[in-house]
Amino acid sequence: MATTNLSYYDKATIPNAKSFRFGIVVSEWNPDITQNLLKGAVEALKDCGVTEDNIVVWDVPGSFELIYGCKKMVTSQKVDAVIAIGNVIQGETKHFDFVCEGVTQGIVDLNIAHETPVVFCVLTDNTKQQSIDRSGGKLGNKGIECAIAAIKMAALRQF
Ligand SMILES: Nc1c(NC[C@H](O)[C@H](O)[C@H](O)CO)[nH]c(=O)[nH]c1=O
Ligand SMILES: CC(=O)[C@@H](O)COP(=O)(O)O
Repeated sequence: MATTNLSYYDKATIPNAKSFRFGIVVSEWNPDITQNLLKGAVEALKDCGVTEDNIVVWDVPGSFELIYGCKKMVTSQKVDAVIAIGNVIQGETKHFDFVCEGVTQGIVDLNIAHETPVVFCVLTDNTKQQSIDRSGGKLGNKGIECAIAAIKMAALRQF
């Protein structure tokens, strides 16, 4: 079943985020997509009370480099959660599979190894249109969904 709208959230169900600090690591591959995901994430964080100076944004070359970029964000910045933003689109070869598997497992490993949650905001799509639909198109913006997830995980981290 196709993704339902990724952008809806009920602020009444979201923890107060004004004291939280967030890191966002963004892949430069498919920048039209990843910049829309970033825009959605930042706008949602601010809508939930996060101040601009509490949002740290770093760029990395591709989704595979999100692993190292998020590790450095977690270990060198005082953040309550990290959002990893990328967009991998199937090409002619199996490279898509290895990039997707690599970044997925890498972010799993970071969540196990460290005390700062890393939220998986990586679109892994068969076509460009699928990516467009999920980064501010007809299915919403996964950046919004992941910003809300990051706030909830930052709150959970306090226990
Ligand atoms: N094809 C895509 C890539 N490929 C590049 C890798 O992520 C990585 O930067 C390279 O293998 C060097 O380590 N990356 C994406 O984010 N999206 C793609 O569609
Ligand atoms: C996911 C990728 O790295 C992919 O876009 C590269 O394209 P190709 O598989 O045609 O080399």
